[in-house]
Amino acid sequence: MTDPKPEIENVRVFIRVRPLNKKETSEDRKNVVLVDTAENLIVLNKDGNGEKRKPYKFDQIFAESSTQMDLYRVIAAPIVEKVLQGFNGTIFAYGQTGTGKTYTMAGNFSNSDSKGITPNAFSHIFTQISRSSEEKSFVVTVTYLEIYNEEVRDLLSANPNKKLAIRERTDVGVYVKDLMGFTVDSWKASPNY
Ligand SMILES: Nc1ncnc2c1ncn2[C@@H]1O[C@H](COP(=O)(O)OP(=O)(O)OP(=O)(O)O)[C@@H](O)[C@H]1O
Repeated sequence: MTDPKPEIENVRVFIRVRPLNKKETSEDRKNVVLVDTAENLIVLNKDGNGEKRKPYKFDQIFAESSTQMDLYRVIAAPIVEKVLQGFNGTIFAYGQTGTGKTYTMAGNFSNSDSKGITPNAFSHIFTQISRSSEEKSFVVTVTYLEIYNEEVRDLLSANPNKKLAIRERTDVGVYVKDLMGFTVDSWKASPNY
């Protein structure tokens, strides 16, 4: 007997194409990324040679017109729902400099249309906790670290310049020594999600 298909795959990979910025437009640069959102295919039209174009397929491609909330609903909301049920979840942004990782993950916290995955996840988590039955209890803890040039720093520490060590223990696995964790019980920004 085969296992039932999981509700969401364990690993999903998405592409977001960002619009050309003002500088790129003023330099008359052209978008070389062709997106087929129906088939979730992406093609780099670099050479302009149709025969050489190779399509790449992903779980979903977000075209440049997609909104922060379009991404949140598809990418993050199912993971946050699973986390609230007690599963682990990770959302990871990858791309070369200037491609929109910070915009997608953080965005602009003070503008509701530009809020990225992180502030929308905070709203989502605390909204769901406030609606849950009293028999359930939740503990929300936050840590915030930077890995840059293979050096780890704690961005919530009073001393964020201090380099931290990566350690491993059989009971907890890989961890960052002395990383600060704070328990939080609310999120003050207006909810978006
Ligand atoms: N989907 C988008 N819509 C509008 N503007 C965007 C979008 N994605 C990125 N931008 C803008 O493009 C610029 C570069 O984006 P961002 O800083 O998020 O890139 P990054 O991948 O985090 O770069 P780095 O690795 O250098 O930190 C920013 O000005 C950002 O506001």
